Amino acid sequence: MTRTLVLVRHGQSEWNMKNLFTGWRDVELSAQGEAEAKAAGARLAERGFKFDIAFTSALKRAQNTCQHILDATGQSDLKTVRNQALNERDYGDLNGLNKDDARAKWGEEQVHVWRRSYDTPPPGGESLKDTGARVWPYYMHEMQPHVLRGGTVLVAAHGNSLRALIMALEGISGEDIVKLELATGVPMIYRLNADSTVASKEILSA
Ligand SMILES: O=C(O)[C@@H](CO)OP(=O)(O)O
Repeated sequence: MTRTLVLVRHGQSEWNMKNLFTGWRDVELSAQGEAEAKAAGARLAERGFKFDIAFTSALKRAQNTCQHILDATGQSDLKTVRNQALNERDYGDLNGLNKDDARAKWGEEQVHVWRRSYDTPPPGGESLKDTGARVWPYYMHEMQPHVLRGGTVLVAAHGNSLRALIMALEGISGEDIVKLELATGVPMIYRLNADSTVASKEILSA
C-alpha cells in the first residue's frame, strides 16, 4: 500500500515576485511560477506518479499549479476538489503591502513575528494557529481518508496553509515552526503509516 501525500506550494505568483503580502488576494502565477509548476509536474511524472485525487484552494495560483502538475502526469481531467479551507493565511491589513515597506514601518522583528510565528496574528488577519484550525480538520475529514485507503493524493496549496498542515503532520512545535520555509513549486512527498503517522518524507527539488 502506498498511502502517499504530495504537498506542493504554488509556483511564484506575481505578488511574490513584487514582494507584496498576498493572503487571500487572488493573483496569477508569474511566468517563473508557471515554469516552476510545470517543472514540479515533470519531476513527479519522471518518478511515475499517478494521483487518485487532487485538492487545491479557492485561489487560482494554487489551482493553476495543480493543473500544470496534473497535465504533466497525464491526468488533466483528474477529480480536483477546490476548497477555501486550503487558502493562504489571511494577512488582514497587510494584504497588498510591500514586505520591505512593512519592515521599515514596524521593524524587522515585528514583521517576522507576523509572518512566521505560530500564534501572533497580523493586524486584522489570521495567525498560523488560526489557519491550522481550518486546514487540519479539512485534512482529517476530506484528505486523510483517501491516503489511508492506500491512495496517492496531490495537494497544491500555499506557504502558510501547508506550514500549518506540516506542523500537525510532523508534530512540529510552535517554537520550531518559525524556522520552516517552503520553496515555491517543490513537491514534498509524504508516505504515511497505517496509523496515519509519517513513515517518510522526501523533498523533490530541481
Ligand atoms: O504573502 C503571502 O501571502 C505569503 C506567501 O507568499 O507570504 P509570507 O512568506 O510572508 O508568509
